[in-house]
Amino acid sequence: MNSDDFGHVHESKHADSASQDPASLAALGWQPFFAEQISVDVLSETPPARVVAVHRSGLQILGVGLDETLPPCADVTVGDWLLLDRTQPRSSRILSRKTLIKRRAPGTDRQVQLIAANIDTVFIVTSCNQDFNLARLERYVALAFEAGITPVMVLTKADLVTDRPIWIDAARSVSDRVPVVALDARGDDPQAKLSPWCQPGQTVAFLGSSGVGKSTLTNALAGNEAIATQAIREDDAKGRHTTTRRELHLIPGGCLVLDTPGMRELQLADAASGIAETFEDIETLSTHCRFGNCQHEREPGCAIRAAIEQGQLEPARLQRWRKLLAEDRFNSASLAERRTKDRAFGKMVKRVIKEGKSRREC
Ligand SMILES: Nc1nc2c(ncn2[C@@H]2O[C@H](COP(=O)(O)OP(=O)(O)OP(=O)(O)O)[C@@H](O)[C@H]2O)c(=O)[nH]1
Ligand SMILES: [Zn+2]
Repeated sequence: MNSDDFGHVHESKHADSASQDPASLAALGWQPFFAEQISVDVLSETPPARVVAVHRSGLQILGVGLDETLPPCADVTVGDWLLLDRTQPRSSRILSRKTLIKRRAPGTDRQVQLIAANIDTVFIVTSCNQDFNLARLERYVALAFEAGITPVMVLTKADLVTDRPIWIDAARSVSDRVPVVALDARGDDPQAKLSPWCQPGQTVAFLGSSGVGKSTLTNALAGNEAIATQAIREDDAKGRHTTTRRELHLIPGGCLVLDTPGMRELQLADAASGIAETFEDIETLSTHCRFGNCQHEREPGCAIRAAIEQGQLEPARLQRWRKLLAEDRFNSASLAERRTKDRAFGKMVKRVIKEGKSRREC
């Protein structure tokens, strides 16, 4: 069991906030990216609503004058925008996502699960202590790039160290495209230092291990009104009580903070371009290798080995790049296998139906 199963659950603020400001889709994160997908007619017939919580029992949606619960649907995740079909809610259209985080479910069938949609910024949180781990930071940055989300590295507990610049430099070595912020999560630092990414209507999420200060940061953004108060308990399929917290907290006058446990156990799959973006230095070097299929082992004219010899590239970073690529390939390959199997199964089902041997209703 991890702390998500029975831990405190963040009380939802969204209902209150929406009733304070029912007119503002923008406050819920509506952006031109979504508006461009629909015409004005469609907008009045099927009003947009954001999925602000996903529970086993249903999806909670908020819009202008809308605060409803829809039946659960596997294709919809927290953060999604729906065009609500009032007569047939199940037929509500899901707007194209600006960003999407997905993962492969633990277990043997390893299906893809949607974790969260339409996050603008992910704060990759670690602390200036033994939690700090370059491989993990690189993986999270790759994941953010792959999902289309702006990553920002946040180093908490900076008040407890005297060598702050060293920690910052280490984090910067992950990617020069990712801002690094070092702070004390408990005081006024978060509001001041994270404000560029936490403007009203922006959706943010915190990613990081237990104890690094994610809740402290969330509460600081909310003006230290403790968001964590009330537990929501539901029965899972086996009748056990579990808590679910896949929610967007609307911070009054501020951004939306996503809180979901699924962000914890993220593995990379189908993330080749995110890895390439994160390891842009290595990718660029590799284009200068003499052989197009250089493995960067002992081939002559290898630009990566040359960079290592000249002290321009850390051998450990090359190792981590290889490891992440291997993880991604492993997971992506099994995904591809699964898709092939699914297609074969789909064809078989169609054939059976066509032959009139089986009739099923969806
Ligand atoms: N000195 C100091 N303490 C901090 C800082 N950030 C967090 N803490 C403390 O570290 C502990 C853990 O912080 P949390 O915010 O609960 O960590 P979390 O990441 O939400 O942990 P989980 O809920 O287990 O995922 C608390 O006692 C915080 O007060 C910081 O920047 N400086
Ligand atoms: Zn090479």
